[in-house]
Amino acid sequence: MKAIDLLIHARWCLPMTGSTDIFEHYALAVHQGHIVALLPQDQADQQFTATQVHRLDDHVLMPGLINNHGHSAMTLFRGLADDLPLMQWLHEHIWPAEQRFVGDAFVEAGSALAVAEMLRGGTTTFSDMYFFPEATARVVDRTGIRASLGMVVIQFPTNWASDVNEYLHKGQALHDKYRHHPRITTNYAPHAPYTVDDATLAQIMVNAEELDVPIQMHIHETVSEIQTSIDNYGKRPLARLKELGLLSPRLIATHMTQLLPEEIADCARAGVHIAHCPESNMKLASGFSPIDAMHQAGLNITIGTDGAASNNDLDMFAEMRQTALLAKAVSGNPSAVPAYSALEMATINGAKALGIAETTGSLAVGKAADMIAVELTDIESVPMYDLASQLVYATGRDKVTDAWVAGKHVLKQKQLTTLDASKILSDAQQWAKTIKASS
Ligand SMILES: CSC[C@H]1O[C@@H](n2cnc3c(O)ncnc32)[C@H](O)[C@@H]1O
Ligand SMILES: [Zn+2]
Repeated sequence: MKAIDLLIHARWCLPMTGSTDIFEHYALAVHQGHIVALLPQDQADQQFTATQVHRLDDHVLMPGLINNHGHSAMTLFRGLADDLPLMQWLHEHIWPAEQRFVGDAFVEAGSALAVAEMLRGGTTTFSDMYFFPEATARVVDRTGIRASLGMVVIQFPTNWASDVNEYLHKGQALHDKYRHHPRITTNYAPHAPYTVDDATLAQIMVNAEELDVPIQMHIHETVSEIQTSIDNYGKRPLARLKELGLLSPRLIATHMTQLLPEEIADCARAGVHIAHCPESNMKLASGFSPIDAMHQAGLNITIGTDGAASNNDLDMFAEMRQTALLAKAVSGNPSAVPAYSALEMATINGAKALGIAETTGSLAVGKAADMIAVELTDIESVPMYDLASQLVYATGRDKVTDAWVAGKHVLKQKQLTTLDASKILSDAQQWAKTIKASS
């Protein structure tokens, strides 16, 4: 018998390792934060003796979800400015509010609120793009979640940095500080083609190659973005990015609602990843992303919530369902994005885009034990003919009961183990009071 840290017996196991196979009455063995075996329960009991054993007789055990685009601290702006188009929302409400309130303490409180919401909803990894990423990093470090943190660049002064050099310098410092961290990686995060100039984008590409990190950017989010680019540069943003050499497997193009067939082909040829944010795109009326066409072209589609100020939650189960439904509605093809594909987009595809697929995104032996348990025997979950269908079309985040990141039990029977929920709530209420008083 081999001594291990953790053995989880699950009614169902959905490893997301390539085939749609579902394992019934299997057990997952974890040692020193890594998955060491996935095998029938009777065999597991014969082979392993575990310090901790969990029985999930009503649950599916599956990889934790990967939220591939967001602005975690913006949870503190949830509901501050609704029902507006992107540019009016940014210029008249969000950027002024950021100028007033965003600093280290704001980002720490907002990130903690976001991490609490994400873990409760089954997200175990998130990709972030926001100011004061050191504050988010501290929250990630102490709460046990996994994250890829953006080295942001936006070509106007903010409370975080005054010019491109300072943004790049602070980004590099973040990367240097966390490059050996077991759960924190970094990415370059130039805000958008309309807020970053050519020379800076070219520099970011050079730096990204040197540091071997991804680049995430809001791209082709709205019709007006395309028109502004044509007015200022005489070309569409993607044509500009192509000339600058940014179309590559490093790029995670976020939103992508306005696309010509040749742009989809260009991105597919270049190996660009897509971060699809269906709820944010709908709420800001930015447009519909042609997900079926991109999926069929072979692009790696991932899913993100965007910030809670434009969503207004961080619910990856909702985003998976919206992804599958919208793809059908937009393409007129009911076979577009079947349930299993939506699950891939929210798990392994996200890990591939972030360059961490060797660590997370599926329940494969050797990977970190990043996983969630979802209860599937209650009124809303029966009968069950198809596990993937059930998870995408009929399950909400309220069914997530447990989450582990690198084997650490960060959500235990719906209770957060590494965050103080009452402090998070009182900090958020305090910030809301301050923000409300000066609006
Ligand atoms: C450079 S930090 C991120 C920056 O982006 C703003 N933002 C949030 N959501 C969106 C969106 O959908 N499109 C463009 N910009 C967005 C956020 O408020 C920060 O200023
Ligand atoms: Zn965004």
